[in-house]
Amino acid sequence: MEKIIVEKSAPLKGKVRISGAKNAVLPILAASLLNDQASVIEDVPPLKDVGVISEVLESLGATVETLEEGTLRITAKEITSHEAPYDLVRKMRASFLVMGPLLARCGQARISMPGGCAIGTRPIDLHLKGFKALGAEIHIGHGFVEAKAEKLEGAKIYLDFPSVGATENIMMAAVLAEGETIIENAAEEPEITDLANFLNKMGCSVRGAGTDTIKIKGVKTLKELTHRVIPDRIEAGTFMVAAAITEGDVVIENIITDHLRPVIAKLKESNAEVIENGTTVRVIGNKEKKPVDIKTLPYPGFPTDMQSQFMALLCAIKGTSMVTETVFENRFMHVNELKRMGARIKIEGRSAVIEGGIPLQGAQVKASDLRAGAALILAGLIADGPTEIENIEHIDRGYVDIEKKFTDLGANIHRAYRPKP
Ligand SMILES: CC(=O)N[C@H]1[C@@H](OP(=O)(O)OP(=O)(O)OC[C@H]2O[C@@H](n3ccc(=O)[nH]c3=O)[C@H](O)[C@@H]2O)O[C@H](CO)[C@@H](O)[C@@H]1O
Ligand SMILES: C=C(OP(=O)(O)O)C(=O)O
Repeated sequence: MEKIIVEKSAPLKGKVRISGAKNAVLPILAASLLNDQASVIEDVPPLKDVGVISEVLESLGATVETLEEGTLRITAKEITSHEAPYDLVRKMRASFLVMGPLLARCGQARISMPGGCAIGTRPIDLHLKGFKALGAEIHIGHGFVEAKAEKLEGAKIYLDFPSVGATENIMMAAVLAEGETIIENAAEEPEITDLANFLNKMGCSVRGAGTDTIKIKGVKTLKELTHRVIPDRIEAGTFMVAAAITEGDVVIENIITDHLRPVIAKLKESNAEVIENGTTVRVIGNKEKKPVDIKTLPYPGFPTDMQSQFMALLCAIKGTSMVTETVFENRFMHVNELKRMGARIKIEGRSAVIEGGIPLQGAQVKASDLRAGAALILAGLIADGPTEIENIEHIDRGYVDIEKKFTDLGANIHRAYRPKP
């Protein structure tokens, strides 16, 4: 079994290039199932999750070819199966995103129920509410969700919560439906806009992505396209926090600064210097840091996927900070691991109160999800003695070449095998 070992490091210095966004490429790959022509996707990050969704696409009849490093061509000339099995869906919840495209293209889909994970129960009721409104019949049984529709028709769908996955799945189901679909209280995340741009290049008609009302007009034919995935704002944010926590000076390249507004604002509030320059941002950490309060919210609020990394930073800041998680009901699994490293954190309902400034100590810890894993790496960079992180398969789901990117900035980090007991 592999683990990542991090040791106290000098202030990080240098440049790091951000990869294509995991949360943008996964729905885009799912959407390529809609198209009987080729979809060429550039800046695809070589992540475990991309491998899983590629397997799902192939199991449904699509061909997935690597044209050059980072460029995939997906051709779904024919869909030969409409079932996504448990083995693939349990590896990655985002596999459920093939339901919308399958329903649109074949009028039926049978997908294993995704189930919960370390950050929450993660129901799919809003996805199903949308499919039903478009005319699908839904049956749940034997661990599968089955959807069938003779014909999908446009509808007005109000989402009780601006769910990212539900917005994406419903958008993809609606693009070939008859008439107009309006999604109200839609998620506004940049990954939704990227998916809409991809769909529009394919010949779909999606308007309003990036706002809370998305309008989709059904079309009949689609075409070949090429699309470049947006940069990963969460990977970027992770390296920005790395610069701040180590009091370093790091230039983060290939980003869209507008996608990072809440992260930039909170870093500045903590007294880090943040200099924006086109598609790069430079973060200079400061010795005198200030505590900050954070509340996660749907975009454009502070992203839940940056919550644990920020908590690692707050552990290093003298004074009391508070983190409130409102998006997922159970996203504090990293707290106990940070406490094993000496952090003083108290959970009170949906909030964590951090008494920062107490020196951290390296320890054996476990990554419960990918961002929790990233937070433990960040904490390890300033802790005394080695931090050994287990369950790093979570980290590999969402970070490209993480040790190499950190090592290039001067961090003391490496991957090792843990001998079986
Ligand atoms: C692959 C991907 O893009 N993952 C991201 C996506 O996950 P995902 O799309 O799963 O997140 P959602 O926005 O759907 O979930 C947000 C909240 O809505 C709830 N909910 C969701 C759907 C539903 O049908 N019913 C329901 O109650 C969830 O349990 C959760 O509490 O957005 C999250 C929120 O920004 C991010 O943390 C994830 O990194
Ligand atoms: C929670 C995340 O991803 P997923 O929805 O794929 O579990 C994440 O990227 O932090």
